[in-house]
Amino acid sequence: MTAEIIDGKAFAARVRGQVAEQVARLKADHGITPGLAVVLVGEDPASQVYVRSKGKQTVEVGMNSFEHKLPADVSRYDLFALIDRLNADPAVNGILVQFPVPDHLSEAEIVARIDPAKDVDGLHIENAGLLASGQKAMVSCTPLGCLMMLRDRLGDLSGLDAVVIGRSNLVGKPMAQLLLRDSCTVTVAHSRTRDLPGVVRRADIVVAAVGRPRFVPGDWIKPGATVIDVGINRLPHEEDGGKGKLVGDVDFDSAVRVAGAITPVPGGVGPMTIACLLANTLTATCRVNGLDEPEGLTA
Ligand SMILES: NC(=O)C1=CN([C@@H]2O[C@H](COP(=O)(O)OP(=O)(O)OC[C@H]3O[C@@H](n4cnc5c(N)ncnc54)[C@H](OP(=O)(O)O)[C@@H]3O)[C@@H](O)[C@H]2O)C=CC1
Ligand SMILES: Nc1nc(=O)c2c([nH]1)NC[C@@H]1CN(c3ccc(C(=O)N[C@@H](CCC(=O)O)C(=O)O)cc3)C=[N+]21
Repeated sequence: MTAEIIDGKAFAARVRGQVAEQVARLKADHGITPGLAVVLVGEDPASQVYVRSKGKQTVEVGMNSFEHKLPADVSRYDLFALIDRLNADPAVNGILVQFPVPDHLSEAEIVARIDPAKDVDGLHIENAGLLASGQKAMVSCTPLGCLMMLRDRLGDLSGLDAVVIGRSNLVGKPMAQLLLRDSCTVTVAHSRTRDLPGVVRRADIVVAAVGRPRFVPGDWIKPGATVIDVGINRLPHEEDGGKGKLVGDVDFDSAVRVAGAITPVPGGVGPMTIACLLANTLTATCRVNGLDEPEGLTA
């Protein structure tokens, strides 16, 4: 058996199409253009690529994109002054500070400074708390994109065994919350989990967000399971003949032979993350203006 390969790129293009439609309607009916601000501290090349492609896609769906590049040694004071300005700016509906940030800055402090209504990463404790208590929140883009793909493939998720490998605030924890809300039986695994292979073998749904290249081999996967690979790992150049190939946290070649469906890397979760960032910016814009939320684009 060979798994269905879930085309995240095509799925993301459809989501962006829906966002673009609604943005056009907001403009025509209400004269509102959503705006997304992305803040990049330092010059990490991978982050620069990612921020550039976000900016481009933001403009393509008809939103305003505001990019702020700050030097790696920016003071906490100057970064907070920028966040305060973005919080107060009515043209800005979403704010994303790209992580990681240099060591002299605290991610927790940065997140706490962002207006929860503009927190399109869903990291603010207000949003994390709302999600955990089953209320309307801004939900982190990556888990939101994973949920959309899972619902699309499986329909009703209730009663399914789901394993999330990883417990970060950005991916693992909100993913587990969303799956729980959809009535999965959720296990959250991490670096101290005993018998990870045994835990993964029980799962109908596996979400891998570990940050280790090809960490999950095919023989951990239950036949027919749906595998969502969040990992974005760039292999060192010498391992792939010079290109610095991107691989996920799942060993795709062995897993594809066992799973029922699997997301590839690249072309899986990554494009959905950016599409959901745009969807979240639209949602934030509708909420702040007291308008109906876009259908099918929220959790
Ligand atoms: N496609 C996309 O859009 C996105 C992709 N990513 C990618 O997803 C991956 C995860 O990101 P993120 O959640 O931010 O990463 P973090 O480094 O914050 O979290 C990694 C998690 O994996 C767990 N882990 C590490 N080693 C093991 C192990 N040997 N066995 C079991 N669990 C382990 C850690 O456990 P512990 O808590 O015990 O240390 C931790 O909870 C990365 O590759 C990242 O690049 C991230 C965001 C978006
Ligand atoms: N505050 C914050 N929020 C984030 O959501 C966040 C972050 N910081 N820091 C970094 C990680 C990583 N991340 C990715 C998103 C899209 C792709 C993506 O589009 N990937 C393409 C390939 C890109 C390529 O070729 O390099 C793909 O998988 O097909 C990758 C990685 C969001 N993150």
